[in-house]
Amino acid sequence: MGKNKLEKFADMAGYPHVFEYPYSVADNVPFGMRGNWHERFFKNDHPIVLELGCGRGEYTVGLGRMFPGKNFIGVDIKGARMWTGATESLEAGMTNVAFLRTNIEIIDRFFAPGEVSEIWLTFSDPQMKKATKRLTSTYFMERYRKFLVDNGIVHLKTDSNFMFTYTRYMIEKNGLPVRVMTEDLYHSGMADDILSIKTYYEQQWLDRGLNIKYIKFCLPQASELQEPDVEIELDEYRSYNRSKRSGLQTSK
Ligand SMILES: C[S@@+](CC[C@H](N)C(=O)[O-])C[C@H]1O[C@@H](n2cnc3c(N)ncnc32)[C@H](O)[C@@H]1O
Repeated sequence: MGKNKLEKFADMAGYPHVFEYPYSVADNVPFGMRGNWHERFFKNDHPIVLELGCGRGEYTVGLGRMFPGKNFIGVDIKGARMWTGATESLEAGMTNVAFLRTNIEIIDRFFAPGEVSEIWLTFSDPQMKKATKRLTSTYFMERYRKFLVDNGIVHLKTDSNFMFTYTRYMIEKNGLPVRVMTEDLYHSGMADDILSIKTYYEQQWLDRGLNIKYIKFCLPQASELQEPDVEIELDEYRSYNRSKRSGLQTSK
């Protein structure tokens, strides 16, 4: 039988590559790894890549396996989900993978300017009601710029037409350079080993017959970012009034 939530929390508390700093803790305890991830934790100078809203961490662990010359950190507030990737990477002896349990709203407290090279956003909640909660809004882009290298890469993989369309408007409004874009990844011929890693949520959306969309763009430091003022058709398969919960059965 699988472990229950409390057992998973107990495991996580003892894992050397898991850092747990939700709001309540982060306010009171200084985070010593900020600006020191390379030297103190990874013990190399390889690029650092974040997966924000990593859930079980399929991208963090999958990319970690594919790219031993890069470091990966999965970030999410839900510890019981993160446990899956944290346990897998620990048991596999991976030294280029870590997990940070915190609220993404305060993500800039954990990384120093220029410390991160790339960000993956995997099946982020579209937050159709409130742009300031949406992980591709200018509100979050401003936060990411505080620690991302100039022209750092942002990847968005999503089922959500709303999230994809919104992100395109945000990119267009701010003239951000787009490197790759597809509205139907698995019928585009672009689904290489990296883009074919499938997350827990992704698999469920695929089972429901949805197309997976993908955008890769750069985030320059210089210009002032402006929030797009557009109306976007809502995803009909999600409940607008309960947009925190998608139509999917949620896992803990
Ligand atoms: C829809 S799930 C996707 C999980 C995983 N990437 C996947 O594709 O299976 C979104 C995840 O983002 C996390 N999340 C959303 N907003 C967050 C925030 N502001 N801070 C921390 N985690 C957040 C949730 O806890 C959840 O695990």
